[in-house]
Amino acid sequence: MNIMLLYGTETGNAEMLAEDIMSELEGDHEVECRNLSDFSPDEFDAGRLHMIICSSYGDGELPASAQPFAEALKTAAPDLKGIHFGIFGLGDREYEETFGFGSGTLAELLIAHGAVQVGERITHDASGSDMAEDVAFPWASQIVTLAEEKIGEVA
Ligand SMILES: Cc1cc2nc3c(=O)[nH]c(=O)nc-3n(C[C@H](O)[C@H](O)[C@H](O)COP(=O)(O)O)c2cc1C
Repeated sequence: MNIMLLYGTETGNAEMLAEDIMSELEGDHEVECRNLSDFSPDEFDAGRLHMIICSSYGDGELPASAQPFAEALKTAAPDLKGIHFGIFGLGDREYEETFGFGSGTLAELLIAHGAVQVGERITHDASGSDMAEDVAFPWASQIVTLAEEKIGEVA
């Protein structure tokens, strides 16, 4: 499968996790990893699975590197029909009112523009006992399996 792995980060955790996921997947798949700050909405590709890792910051806001992308989506309002994405959040339940809001906001925005979410959005809790990769690797593997059925292209 051809995978575009995108991350939105404030302090680098989502970037590190995205790189770990890329190492895990690239033996079997073609994977490109990019910061959302370097990705434009017109680069979405219907033949690819877009796998997004995004933290929450401030008061449940998008992290800094995802903000220009979100603004570009709102401004350009592209039609994302036929685009598939899976999304994984990084968060902390200490922020109980806004746990995982960053990835939730991004998912809603993509769906509002016509994109299809593959699988469930899971948010890792930094205050919990699990390591992020122990939650993210099984999630990534499940998303790829689901996407292979939906996109119907195993590269
Ligand atoms: C100042 C600050 C605000 C945060 N706000 C939230 C929040 O509102 N909701 C949440 O789930 N996590 C929140 N977090 C937790 C981060 O999402 C978590 O630490 C994540 O691993 C950061 O990833 P990043 O380095 O990729 O940005 C916050 C962390 C900090 C330091």
